[in-house]
Amino acid sequence: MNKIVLTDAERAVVSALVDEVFDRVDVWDPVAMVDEVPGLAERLPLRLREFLVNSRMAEADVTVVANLPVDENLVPTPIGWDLAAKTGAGQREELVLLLCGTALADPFGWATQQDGRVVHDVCPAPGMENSLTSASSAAPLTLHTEDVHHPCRGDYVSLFCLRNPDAVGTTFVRIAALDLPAGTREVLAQNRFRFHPDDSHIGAIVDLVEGEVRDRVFDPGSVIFGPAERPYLRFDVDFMSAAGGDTEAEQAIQTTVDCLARSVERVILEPGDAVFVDNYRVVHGREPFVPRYDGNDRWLKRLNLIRDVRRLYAMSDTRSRIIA
Ligand SMILES: O=C(O)CCC(=O)C(=O)O
Ligand SMILES: [Fe+2]
Repeated sequence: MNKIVLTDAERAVVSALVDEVFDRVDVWDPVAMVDEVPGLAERLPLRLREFLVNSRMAEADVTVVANLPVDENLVPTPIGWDLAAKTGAGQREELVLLLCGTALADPFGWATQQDGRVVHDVCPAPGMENSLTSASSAAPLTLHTEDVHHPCRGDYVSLFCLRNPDAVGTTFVRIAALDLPAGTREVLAQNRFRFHPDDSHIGAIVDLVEGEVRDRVFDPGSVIFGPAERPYLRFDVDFMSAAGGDTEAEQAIQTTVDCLARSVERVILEPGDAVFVDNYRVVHGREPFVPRYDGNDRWLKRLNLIRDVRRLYAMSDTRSRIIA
């Protein structure tokens, strides 16, 4: 894990930059701000910018920036992302994440997720406790590639922690740590898999049977791809399937699940910590926890980042950062 801890003086520089923006912006709209943010990010502390750029060039698996500013008067944790959106909760923190994120890659969002917002809220929501979405709590969030179904999925998923009172761990497995049998690796590198949209894109909530996921649209591909000496990974057992009747591919999925379970690492995000997970090199998830719904729940801001936003423009023939 590649980690930097900002000094208090460095944190104050970030905080002053955020104050300056909020002093002049009437209505906070991250999508409207996104083109301006990289220019502003040039004014982040040099040590932080160097750290993030070096992390990008090294394709670091997991990058953590600690001691970022979180508002002393932070509002209570909203009960679900839709309330956060409606009330504008945690806007300063959205800018903090955008500033750091743009030093690594380009922000984008999904029309199908959280109303097309570019910065998401990750907090538990009533009725979603056992769902396969980030609003879950009682059920663990299975290790996954973010938005596994899509060819333009993020190069990074980033999470900025505002609250985590029960020290709930974000789990991850680095492909470099995965000890896969050679035969399995060979199957995983072949185009024998189907990747389906997850429930956050579909609007489904709980208890999907496997057959239903299989019936969804899919993007075909391999699990392992890219440079043999430094491969990439695409995996989410809940939202992938083997092509019909391909029992060898099905077995490879199961073997991978078993291997993943043996290689899990975790990071406990504290308020002020932002983590940037390389979505090509690492799968991530979350440990279960008991939700409180009293304003003190765990609360993260989430931002998807792609290394070149023109990939989206070229795919959609639209100059939009929000994938329809
Ligand atoms: O809550 C976490 O730590 C991770 C959640 C997650 O996987 C996500 O929001 O994409
Ligand atoms: Fe995720």
